[in-house]
This record gives sequence, C-alpha cells and structure tokens, in this order.
Amino acid sequence: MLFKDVDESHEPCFASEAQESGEGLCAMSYSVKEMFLTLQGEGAQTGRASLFCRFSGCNLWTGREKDRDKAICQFCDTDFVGVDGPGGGRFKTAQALAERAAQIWRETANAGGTPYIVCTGGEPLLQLDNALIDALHAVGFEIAVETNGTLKAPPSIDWICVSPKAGSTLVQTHGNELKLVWPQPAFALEQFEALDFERFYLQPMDGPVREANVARCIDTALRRPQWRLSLQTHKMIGIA
Ligand SMILES: C[S@@+](CC[C@H](N)C(=O)[O-])C[C@H]1O[C@@H](n2cnc3c(N)ncnc32)[C@H](O)[C@@H]1O
Ligand SMILES: Nc1nc2[nH]cc(C(=O)O)c2c(=O)[nH]1
Ligand code: SF4
Ligand SMILES: [Mg+2]
Repeated sequence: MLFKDVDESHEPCFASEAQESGEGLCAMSYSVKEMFLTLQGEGAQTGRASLFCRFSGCNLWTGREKDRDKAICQFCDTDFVGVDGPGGGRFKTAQALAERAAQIWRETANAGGTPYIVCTGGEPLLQLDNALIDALHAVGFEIAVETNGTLKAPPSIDWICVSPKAGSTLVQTHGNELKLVWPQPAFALEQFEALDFERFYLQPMDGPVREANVARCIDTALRRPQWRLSLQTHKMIGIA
C-alpha cells in the first residue's frame, strides 16, 4: 500500500469486478474522503459541472485541528481526514475507483458534455498515479487536479491547477493555472510571474479576515493585470 491515512477505522473496501475475479490485482489502494457532483467553484473552470474526488490525507497538515499551529499549511478550509464522507471509501484498485466515479457521474449528471473529474484533497498527488489516471480516462473522464505543487504531476493529467504554499518547496512549476491563496506574507508575486502557467489567479484567503483579503486581491489584480481574481463561488451560493 503506497498510502495509508491515519484513521484506523475499518470502512468497507470497494473491489471492482476485475479484482473480484482476480484480474488486474495491484498493491496500491486509494483512500477517498468524499466523491460528489458539484460546480467547480474556483479558477478558470468556475461553473463547470465536476465530479469532485477528495482524497484523504495531505503532506502539509495532518488535518487535525490540534496540529494546525504546527502545520506547514495553516489556513486550510477542508476536512480531508478519513473516508467517511458521501461517496468516500477505500478502493482496492484504480478500476474500482474509476467505476464508482463513472457511476456517480451517470446517476447525477448524465446529460451530455464531457465527464469532468476534479481530483483534490487533501493532497491528491499522494495517491493519483498513472494506473488511476488511465482508469479514469478509460471510463471517459477528462481529469483535473488541484495540487499544492510539492509533488510532480503526471503529465497525462488534462488540467493542472497548482496552489503554492509558503514554507513548502514548489516542484510543479508548470500547468494550466496557478492559483495563489493570497496574502501569504512569505511570498512575493514576482517569484511566480515567470513560471510556465497559462493563467494566474489570486484567491482571497478565507478565514477571519476574508473581507480584507478580498480587498487586497482586488487591488492587486487591478495593478498587476497578469493576475486575475478567483473567488470561491461555491461558498457564496451555498454548495459544496
Ligand atoms: C483544500 S485544497 C486541496 C488541494 C491541494 N492540497 C492544494 O492545496 O491545492 C483546494 C484548494 O483550496 C484552496 N484553499 C484552501 N484553504 C483555503 C482558504 N482558507 N482560502 C482560500 N482558498 C483555500 C487551496 O489553496 C487549493 O487551491
Ligand atoms: N465547488 C467547489 N469547488 C472547488 N474548487 C476547488 C475545491 C477544492 O476544495 O479543491 C473546491 C470545492 O471544495 N468545492
Ligand atoms: S496543502 Fe491543500 S489540502 Fe493540504 S492543508 Fe494546505 S490547502 Fe489543505
Ligand atoms: Mg474546497
């Protein structure tokens, strides 16, 4: 097993028909906090129907409130601990996870358009490997990732969104969008502006001073047109 989250409870594992019949066995397993259809709320693909696959676990925070002060990334707005959310679970094979994702898409979207899956977390690149990418492509998904940029993204991912975190080392320095949560005092915008991304976004840091952060992002986007404003629209309209 490449990845094991800290939750030791024994949720059911999902085995695909291939795995039950002994074919395609693989040592890897995948831990998913939740999987659900929503609209992409942020960045360049805002408003697009998307199956969110939120992987458990992150390399920059345990996800436990008691550890937040010591974490590298301290402003996270997400619960990615365990596998107990809607559509969550442990999946023994890439095929099992892809089949479940396709099933949820069929049952909830299923009205034309290219099926679109957003792999997020937690940090999805701890688990999103080539076997899973191939399995998701095989069932028809276009694949996006939301990553903190500390791990290399497999090149076959269709849409790469990198959101750098102060105090970590950025290794994924190209992609489709760079979405910087702002402000992060240890960062200067100049250090990102020459990187190989198609689009650059400033996303106001949510938290106790969100309104002030929105004002700063607006001001910065006006003065530095390379950067556009990304608002977390799902929070405004009350969807997940
Ligand atoms: C929860 S993270 C998961 C994916 C990955 N670990 C990452 O950090 O990019 C998803 C997105 O939410 C952003 N985010 C997390 N906490 C936020 C906050 N308090 N305010 C604004 N954006 C936030 C992240 O920067 C990232 O773009
Ligand atoms: N609707 C919606 N859009 C999002 N875009 C990125 C998100 C994330 O948590 O990765 C997110 C999320 O949590 N919900
Ligand atoms: S890197 Fe992403 S998932 Fe991890 S703690 Fe930070 S925002 Fe949350
Ligand atoms: Mg989110």
